[in-house]
Amino acid sequence: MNPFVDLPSPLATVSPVIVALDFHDERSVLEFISRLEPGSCRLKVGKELFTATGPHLVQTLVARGFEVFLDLKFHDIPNTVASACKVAADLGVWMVDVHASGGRRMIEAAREALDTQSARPLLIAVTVLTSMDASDLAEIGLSDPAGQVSRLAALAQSSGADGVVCSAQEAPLLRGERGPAFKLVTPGIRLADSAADDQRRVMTPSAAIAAGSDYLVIGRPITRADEPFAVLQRINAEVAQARGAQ
Ligand SMILES: O=C(O)c1cc(=O)[nH]c(=O)n1[C@@H]1O[C@H](COP(=O)(O)O)[C@@H](O)[C@H]1O
Repeated sequence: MNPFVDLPSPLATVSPVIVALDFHDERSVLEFISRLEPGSCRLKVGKELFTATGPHLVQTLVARGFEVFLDLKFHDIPNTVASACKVAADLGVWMVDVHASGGRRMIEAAREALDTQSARPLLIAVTVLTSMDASDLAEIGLSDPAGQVSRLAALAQSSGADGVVCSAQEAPLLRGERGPAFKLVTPGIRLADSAADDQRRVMTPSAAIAAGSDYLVIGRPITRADEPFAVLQRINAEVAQARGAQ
């Protein structure tokens, strides 16, 4: 039995916010999470933190009751990605991701490897990075973001992914095309008054929920705020209100 996928979605009871722990040392993370309740958000460990601290910290976060998205965006030959996903699942994480552009056989191999696990993490495929706009895509020979996101999401779903990472701007399109159960994980979330930084396809938390996002990945607007926990609280209140209005 798969505790993450077969049980009722925790979305009804906990925040859709996934805080991106883009720190480079364990001390900052432990300090940060010491002020967090697992119900107030999920946590994302990405390339910076994982490279600096390794799997031990991931296990610590899991042991403290947090649902952890291990965001290493695997993109390699099918055998390598499948093996990496299996090792990630052994850490007890809630979600892992691969690049959808790795193709059908890579995503299928990842899903098959995860299906052998007693507690299978959600498998999410990254479509087009939220830091990219139409001009970035044109330079690598691709057309508009929405069209590319739509194609990659269809490929991801038919290859066994549980959902995709996309911008909230594409959420209404994908919700219509991929149905209600397909998870839409949306970074590029910015408060009305926060800087876009390197993000290009952005949206506010409440607009993202209204657009159909399941999970909001938020890093700097929370972690670099003067009062991160007040900002998280404000976002949680805002998204609860947006959900209530749906
Ligand atoms: O896979 C991701 O999480 C991801 C995909 C994407 O398209 N865009 C994106 O920003 N992310 C991640 O989401 C986080 C966004 O952080 P902030 O821009 O600081 O809110 C970072 O950790 C990124 O690595």
